[in-house]
Amino acid sequence: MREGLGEVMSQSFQSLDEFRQILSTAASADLSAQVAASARNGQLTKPPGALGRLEDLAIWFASWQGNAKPKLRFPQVLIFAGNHGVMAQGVSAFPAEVTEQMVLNFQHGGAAINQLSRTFGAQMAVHALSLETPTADFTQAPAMSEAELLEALQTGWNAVNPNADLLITGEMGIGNSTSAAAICNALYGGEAADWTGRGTGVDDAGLENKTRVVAEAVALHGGQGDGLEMLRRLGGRELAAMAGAMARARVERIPVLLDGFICCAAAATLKAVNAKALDHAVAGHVSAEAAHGKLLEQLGKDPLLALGLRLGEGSGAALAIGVLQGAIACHSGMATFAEAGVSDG
Ligand SMILES: O=C(O)c1ccc[n+]([C@@H]2O[C@H](COP(=O)([O-])O)[C@@H](O)[C@H]2O)c1
Ligand SMILES: Cc1cc2nc[nH]c2cc1C
Repeated sequence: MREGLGEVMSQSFQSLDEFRQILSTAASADLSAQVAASARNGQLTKPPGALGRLEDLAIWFASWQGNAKPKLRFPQVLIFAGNHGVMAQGVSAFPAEVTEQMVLNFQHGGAAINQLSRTFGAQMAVHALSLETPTADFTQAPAMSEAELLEALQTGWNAVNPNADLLITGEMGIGNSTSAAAICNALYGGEAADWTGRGTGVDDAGLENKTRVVAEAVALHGGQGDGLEMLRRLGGRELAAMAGAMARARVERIPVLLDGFICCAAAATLKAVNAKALDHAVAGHVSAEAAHGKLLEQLGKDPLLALGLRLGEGSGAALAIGVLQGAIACHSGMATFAEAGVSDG
């Protein structure tokens, strides 16, 4: 059970090296709960494997909750917003002021993620990160200083409720699909065009320009450090806050549903620091952003949903809460063959 692990495990960090250290020493899932949940799954009143991926999903969730009959009571959705200096290069179909306008919309309950959070019983909060101070244009200089990266990581870390039993991180940041593409290209190589998509909907000329921007950024920053350094040079405050929140969840053993391309690019920087950093995370969906499927392959994650969403905000992951709720309800609520007096095969 998670009770009793609290104090030591929720330690904060004062430097980037301390963050790396905490990420690398985080405890893994509870193996005995995993074994017990697998055994229970084998006794439930259904043909073996008949609930398909729901079975693996429930066992994964049980292992991170440390409970062979887990419950999902308190999903938390955290939305982080940031502004991007790379907008000076004309990389989005929308103007930068939309980031702040959408923050107000989240606060007033008018965005898609407000409706989806309410529908699936999640508590939602929005954190705007220094919107008045965009990151630097990363075709010219690192997006953030070390102090700015540290502060954004801490904002994400501190936003997580340690009593939550599921975490989703969503984002809002006009220009951030360029940032995510640059991070992927820097981490995984290939051509800039392999990782650059249309984001909010740039036209063909816009896509060509965006691809040039990604190529220039990677030529300047690629190979200059580890995943966290790529997050500093090519990321944004909202990506860093998502990374901080996902790292906190890893340390607290809170399972995570990953959202779209930008969320997964932030997650990828953690995995580049430590191969086990995303063991607590399942891909909620594959978005319509061109490179998201390829990014999920790099992360070794098979998405639960493929609905053509390309919104961000945590929306695809929030929809996947419903699938997870179904998996857990079956796993924890079904009768065994012995209990129901049903003959097994
Ligand atoms: O989640 C995704 O896969 C996704 C794909 C395309 C766009 N978005 C959202 O659109 C914004 C980024 O698009 P852009 O064109 O401004 O870089 C940002 O606010 C994201 O939340 C999100
Ligand atoms: C309107 C709008 C809403 C969004 N939500 C997440 N990214 C977004 C981008 C735009 C442009």
